[in-house]
This record gives sequence, C-alpha cells and structure tokens, in this order.
Amino acid sequence: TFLGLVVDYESTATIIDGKSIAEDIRLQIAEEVLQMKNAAGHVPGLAVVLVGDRKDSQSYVRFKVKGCEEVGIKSLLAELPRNCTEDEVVDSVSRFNEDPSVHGVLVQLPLPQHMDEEKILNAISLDKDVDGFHPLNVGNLALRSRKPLFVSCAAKACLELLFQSGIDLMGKHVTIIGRSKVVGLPTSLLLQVKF
Ligand SMILES: Nc1nc2c(c(=O)[nH]1)N[C@@H](CN(C=O)c1ccc(C(=O)N[C@@H](CCC(=O)O)C(=O)O)cc1)CN2
Repeated sequence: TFLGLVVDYESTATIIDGKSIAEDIRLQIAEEVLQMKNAAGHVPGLAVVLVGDRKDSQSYVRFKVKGCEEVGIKSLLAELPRNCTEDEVVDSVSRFNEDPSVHGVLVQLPLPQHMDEEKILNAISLDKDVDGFHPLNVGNLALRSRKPLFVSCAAKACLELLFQSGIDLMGKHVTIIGRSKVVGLPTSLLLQVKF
C-alpha cells in the first residue's frame, strides 16, 4: 500500500490513492499474463527465497505470492531455517537460476545477521534479478546512459504513483527520506534518469 502526499509551495496537498492505482495495474498485468499464456503457452514465474521466521518478512512474502496468484503468475517459494548456511541459500538461488520456468528470483531481506547479504544477492542471475539489487543493474541505473534489466519495484512504484496522479516533476526539487537499496537509493537514481 502506498499513500503518498505531494505538497506544493502553497502548502495545499494531494493525497495519492495507491490502492486504486495498484488495482488498475493488477488488472493490466493479469491481461498481459493471459495474452502471454494464450500466445506462448506459458506464464512468468517468480521465485522467492525466505530465510528465517521474521513475521514481517513472512507477511511480505505472503503478499508477493498472493499478488502473483491474483494475476496468474506462477510463484515458487523456498523457505529455509534461520540457522541454515550461506551455501544452502546460494544453492536455493542457483536452483531457481537454472529453472527455465522461473523468470525472476528474489531473496527476501533482511537476511539473518550471520549471512553475507552481498554474496547471496550476487548469486542471483543478472537476468532474473527482479529486485534490481545486482551491482550491474544498480550501476547501469546510476550511469543513466545504460538501461538496467531491472529496477527496484518500490522505486518504480513511487514514480508510477506520481505519474498516474498527473504530478509533473520536471524542474522540481524532490526530498527522499532514507537511502536504502530497496527504496531511497534507486528512487533517487531513477529520478535523475527521468528528470
Ligand atoms: N528482496 C526484498 N526484500 C525487501 C524488500 C524488497 O523490495 N525486496 N522490501 C522490504 C519489505 N517489503 C517487501 O518485501 C515491503 C515493506 C514495506 C512495504 C510497505 O508498503 N510499507 C508501508 C506500509 C504498508 C501497510 O502497512 O499497509 C509503509 O511503510 O508505509 C511494502 C513492502 C524489505 N525487504
């Protein structure tokens, strides 16, 4: 869910209804998936790797699986215990990398503290890195002249919500709160590419 608040210099505000925009996008994706199924005989596949038993991560992953079901995307889930090894996580990622029915792989963050996040994220195939966290995808976004294969969905969502609400960012100053690789950093990079 995203409820954005855009305030102009006279301090009037526009409330962005993220739920309704998301519903329109879901319908559009469901239509595209159906067309793909009819034309090519297969549907996109998303694989999620979840390590540990954090309640928040479990519910985010449930939303992702439910989101896939609603639009006809195949979803696969690998759940590993908190005390598993880094190699076991990398093995799960590698199996999804090699599975032709999987087109996108993501590892739900945060990982348990004893794990090397960078090593695990780097194990995701560049062409299945749907989160856009691979250094080459981030680097290509930062270079602006090159097109990354994927950009963080949270960053794309922020811009899409502004765009669909008719908010013109050209020449505007934008304040981004936070610099995480999930939202803040890619949103600032994406804004620099587009405006
Ligand atoms: N591999 C990934 N891990 C994580 C990601 C990610 O994009 N990829 N993002 C977050 C967790 N997350 C989804 O996975 C996520 C977190 C927060 C929200 C969100 O919309 N939060 C709203 C409140 C929503 C509500 O309660 O209705 C808010 O903060 O205002 C969506 C998704 C970390 N891990």
